Amino acid sequence: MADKIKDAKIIFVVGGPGSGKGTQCEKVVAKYGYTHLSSGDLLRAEVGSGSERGKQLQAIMQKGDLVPLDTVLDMIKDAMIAKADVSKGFLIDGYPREVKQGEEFEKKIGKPCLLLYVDAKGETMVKRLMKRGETSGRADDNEETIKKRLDLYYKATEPVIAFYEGRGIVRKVDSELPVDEVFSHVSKAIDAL
Ligand SMILES: Nc1ncnc2c1ncn2[C@H]1C[C@H](O)[C@@H](COP(=O)(O)OP(=O)(O)OP(=O)(O)O)O1
Ligand SMILES: Nc1ncnc2c1ncn2[C@H]1C[C@H](O)[C@@H](COP(=O)(O)O)O1
Ligand SMILES: [Mg+2]
Repeated sequence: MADKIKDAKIIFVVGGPGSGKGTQCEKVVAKYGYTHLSSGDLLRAEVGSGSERGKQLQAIMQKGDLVPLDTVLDMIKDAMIAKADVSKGFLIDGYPREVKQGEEFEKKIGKPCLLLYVDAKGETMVKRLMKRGETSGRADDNEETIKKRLDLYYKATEPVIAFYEGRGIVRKVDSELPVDEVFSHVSKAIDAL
């Protein structure tokens, strides 16, 4: 089954919490027809199912911690296999969160051709998430958990960007700009593939 996805076009979308990853991915889907897989969305769907595993995940996510690597990687892999026959390419949003996740993904699935780095200032991300929290219903869009997520991003996820910079596949977009301007830079990065 994994053979079906080994030659797929894979883009990792990485950035801090609230930087605008999901917002840009939606626009890529509309323009390029890629398949958007957000690890956070996959995990929230499992929580929403009410399963025993979902309950354990909810407790972890509510604290702003990372869920175990195998859990999230298996979910992404299954979702990719399900779309393999129809997908023009995959946007893997919110993964890898740490270097080890990238290494395991490459062993079990394949190599990314691009890492899209959606960059915004810490204070901007906090403001956006507090605003989003007014309507999102996300249990982790609150001041305490946002701080934890941000700290973890700087500690665990920023090294991922350095790791892929070494391979020359990182394209950084300035997500302080208005959404459509950010997207014009995202489009350039994708058009260059
Ligand atoms: N360039 C932008 N300018 C202003 N607001 C933006 C911009 N991009 C996104 N937003 C808004 C939309 C949302 O309400 C909020 C967070 O964006 P979103 O795309 O959900 O971030 P994200 O997917 O990186 O966060 P998370 O990691 O928490 O899932 O900020
Ligand atoms: N790749 C991931 N590894 C571990 N945990 C993850 C991953 N993606 C999402 N999660 C958990 C932990 C996050 O705080 C929440 C929300 O993710 P988000 O990308 O902000 O929707 O889910
Ligand atoms: Mg998101």
